[in-house]
Amino acid sequence: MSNSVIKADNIIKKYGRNYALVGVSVEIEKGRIYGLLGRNGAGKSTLMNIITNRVFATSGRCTLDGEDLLENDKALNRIYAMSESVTMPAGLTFKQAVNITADFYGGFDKDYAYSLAEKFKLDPKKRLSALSTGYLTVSKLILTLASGADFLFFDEPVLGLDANHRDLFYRLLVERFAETQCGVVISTHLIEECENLVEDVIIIDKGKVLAAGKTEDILTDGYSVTGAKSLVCAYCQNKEVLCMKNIGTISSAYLKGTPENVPEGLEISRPDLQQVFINLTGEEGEQ
Ligand SMILES: Nc1ncnc2c1ncn2[C@@H]1O[C@H](COP(=O)(O)OP(=O)(O)OP(=O)(O)O)[C@@H](O)[C@H]1O
Repeated sequence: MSNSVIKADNIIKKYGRNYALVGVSVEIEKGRIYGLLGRNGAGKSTLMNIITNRVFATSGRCTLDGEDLLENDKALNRIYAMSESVTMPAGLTFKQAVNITADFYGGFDKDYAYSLAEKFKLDPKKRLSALSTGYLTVSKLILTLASGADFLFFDEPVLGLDANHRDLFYRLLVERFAETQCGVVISTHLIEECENLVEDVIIIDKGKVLAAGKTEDILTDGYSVTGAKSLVCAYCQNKEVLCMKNIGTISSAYLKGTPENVPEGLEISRPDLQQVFINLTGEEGEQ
């Protein structure tokens, strides 16, 4: 039997005259970890919010296993989205937040949630309003990991977390993924941190999908060539150049495909995910 899949088909979202998404189509399969990468304002949150019905698309359709997700509580219950913005009333304690989430998500694992709270040293009796930014994020991460949903969406999951907690989160996520084979989407700017984690990448920019596919395919589908400007320009003739940068007399071009007949004097390198992102979007992801 094939894995469950969320499909977003030709999603357009307009705010007034501005387009937040311009015909976005993506597939998210259960049992895979996706990195949703894009610069500020690229449309990442809008896409996740449309899939989960927090925002409605201007046009286009989202489905889960072929069923329309629009106002479909049963299907939506199979997705848990941790959002950057606070979604629980701040007056609640973490314990109350656990109980409320468990009421909505039948597969919620309270024991697991409390075991995670212990690992992060989060006191379940504390009110959410009394938590630091980092611990508020921790509380949301725990609710997401313990939700038991088939698909877990994380929007900037490590916001405000210190290095130890970030590391702990990534380890717990991998463990949970291995146990449950859920589908995971991580929307983040911290590309280097999640590079080894994400099997699939969706890069969006200005509301459009620039690249989507297996991380290794995306990494091997392009290369950088660096050297004297005249040599680089000559080499790039009749090739698909995705990005070109000049520093004085030296040029660096990012090309699609694999290198061939490279003349002497040019250096070839394979960019990592962060560099691919920069090359495609023309901007450095935040560190
Ligand atoms: N409620 C809204 N009203 C008007 N414009 C909006 C609204 N929400 C989002 N936008 C616009 O839609 C575009 C996409 O925003 P979105 O929040 O999806 O980007 P993002 O990739 O998640 O960005 P970030 O990484 O900064 O959170 C941006 O231009 C944003 O200003």
